[in-house]
Amino acid sequence: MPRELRLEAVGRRYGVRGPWVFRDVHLNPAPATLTRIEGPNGTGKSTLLRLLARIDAPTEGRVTGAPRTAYVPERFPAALPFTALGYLTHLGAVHGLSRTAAERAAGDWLDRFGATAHAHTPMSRLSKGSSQKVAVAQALLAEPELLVLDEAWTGLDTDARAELERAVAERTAVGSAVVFVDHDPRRLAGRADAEYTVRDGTLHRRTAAEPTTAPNGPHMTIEVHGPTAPLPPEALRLATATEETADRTHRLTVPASHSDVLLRALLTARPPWHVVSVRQDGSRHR
Ligand SMILES: Nc1ncnc2c1ncn2[C@@H]1O[C@H](COP(=O)(O)OP(=O)(O)OP(=O)(O)O)[C@@H](O)[C@H]1O
Repeated sequence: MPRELRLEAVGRRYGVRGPWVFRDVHLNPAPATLTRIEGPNGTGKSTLLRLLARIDAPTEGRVTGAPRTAYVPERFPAALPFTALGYLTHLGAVHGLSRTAAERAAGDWLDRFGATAHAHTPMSRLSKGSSQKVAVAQALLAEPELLVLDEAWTGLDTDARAELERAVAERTAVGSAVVFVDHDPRRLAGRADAEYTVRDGTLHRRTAAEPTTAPNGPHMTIEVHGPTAPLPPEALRLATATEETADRTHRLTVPASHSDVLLRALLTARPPWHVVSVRQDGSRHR
């Protein structure tokens, strides 16, 4: 069986006569890519991630491929009869590490997430934030080929959030596929290779013409003058509208939450773009 995971014409509903959460979903998270899934509350993002992690099965359609998969669920079961280190060491051993190697890897991940002080705390007594660090560490410890993150940043402190972003970049750099859901549109903004929205009972690939953020939020209009090169692809992906107003001068519209990332993409492009003006347009509604 190929290792790459593929969802083909997948549908899921709960109960024989329950409403379909979604149908006709096709998704193939390619190796070395980052995929973002977004969508309004209750549209089926967590359901889709559970299918990707293969801890749930579709009602119709096919799921093929068997990558080594790790999953951070939206709610991590905290009341496990282990200490944090004991739990991670146990999981490391389950993933085939020797006990010594598992304990070392577990300690390293706790250290990276700033949770070493809680290594010997029973899981049931960990704070929500520390428990989330263990949830994330258990997934990364597995060195998965497919990493599935359901709101994994929620509850983490600033340093741990940044560390998780780094860990995601490391996974894709070594060839893993990473799929994530996060309520914050700034999370890994501009870094996803593919973005999808679950809505109207199916999965839509997001195009550059659709915003990733709340469509009614404030937008910025950024005017830029460029070298001869076309707009950087990252800028095209983030902008909800672009217009060439003069030779090599473009007016870009972007959700305010993404403007920093867009500006960075333009200023760090090679050769860099000249930012002529930045203007907030709070009245823009799509
Ligand atoms: N185990 C279950 N049994 C019955 N219905 C379920 C179950 N899990 C999810 N649902 C229903 O399926 C739909 C999609 O839920 P899901 O949690 O996948 O959405 P979501 O987009 O992740 O939501 P949120 O953004 O609020 O986390 C909802 O109507 C939910 O009530």
